[in-house]
Amino acid sequence: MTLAASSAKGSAAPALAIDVRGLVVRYGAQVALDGLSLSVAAGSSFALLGPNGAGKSTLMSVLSTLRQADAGEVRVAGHDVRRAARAVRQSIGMVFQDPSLDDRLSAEENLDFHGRVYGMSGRERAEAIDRMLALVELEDWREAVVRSFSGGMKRRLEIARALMHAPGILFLDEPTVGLDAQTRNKIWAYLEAERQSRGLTLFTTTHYIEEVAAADQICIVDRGRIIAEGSPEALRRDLGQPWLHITPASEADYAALLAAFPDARTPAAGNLSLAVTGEDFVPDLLARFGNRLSAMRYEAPTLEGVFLSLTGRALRDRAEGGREAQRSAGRRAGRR
Ligand SMILES: Nc1ncnc2c1ncn2[C@@H]1O[C@H](COP(=O)(O)OP(=O)(O)OP(=O)(O)O)[C@@H](O)[C@H]1O
Repeated sequence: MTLAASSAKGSAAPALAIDVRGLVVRYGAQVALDGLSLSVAAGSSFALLGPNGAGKSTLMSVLSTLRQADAGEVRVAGHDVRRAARAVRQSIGMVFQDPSLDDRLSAEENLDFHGRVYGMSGRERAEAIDRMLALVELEDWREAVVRSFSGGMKRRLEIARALMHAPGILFLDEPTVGLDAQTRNKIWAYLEAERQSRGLTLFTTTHYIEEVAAADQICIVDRGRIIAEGSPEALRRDLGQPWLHITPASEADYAALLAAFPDARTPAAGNLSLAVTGEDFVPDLLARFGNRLSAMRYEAPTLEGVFLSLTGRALRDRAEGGREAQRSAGRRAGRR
């Protein structure tokens, strides 16, 4: 497998599934990716975040050979995306935002067709179909026409299809948007099983915080540049803001605290939220105002808070926004 390419040089660092250096992509005068560099360790789970228009889809399309870079070096599974596009395509699987199954065909026929496109022999296809339908728990639906599937079943089948040719890297563009929590959990369990059993690398865009938090590595992009990257713990620790939510004991205490902390937020009547600015903040507050508080709650830094402070937008804006609403409307219409 070509993932060995970087370790073959004798480096002690883990092999890289994806290595991007100085990537520039323009649409006319519009710069979509502005010298972006990132790397993804083989076998890891990587989450790409960013507000609308940040450049996520553009990056995905370069990594999957669908679009050419204007400048920069991009290696996927050890292959240069420009010089070895075919080898890259063989090494990756894609789960797109919008459904791309043929819903007139059965589950099995959809998988078989994909296997043929990837040049798999009849025997390889038969084995892979069995394994994949078992992975996503659709064995009993093997011969059912996809049109009869729920949204969650279709998504599971799309994942099975993307994994048919045993790619080393799976790109997932908002794979669980619009699905209920139980189906989202199932899908992540299948993906994790593949990662654990054969070192599949997961490269995901998502707006669900619990999916972001489960990644090994997070990269936040905005306006075509990386604005933060690291493990969930590191981002929370280095960029997160802890808060102290307090309820002053009386109106006079409220006024005194607001005077002492003029930057305090006032989330609800009678309550104040204070940004914790250092290790001494809470002890100092208690020493000065401890007897003037009736309640106090400490809120540890969150990834949502990190994303909001870096981009000025909430991570969930998009997941609960237009595109999802459109999809649910479409699903509702489809059920009638
Ligand atoms: N075909 C295109 N022609 C012109 N500009 C484009 C085109 N596709 C994307 N852009 C611009 O490039 C920038 C990056 O867009 P891209 O779709 O990659 O962002 P994104 O992070 O995937 O956004 P979203 O979350 O909305 O899908 C945006 O400013 C966008 O307007």
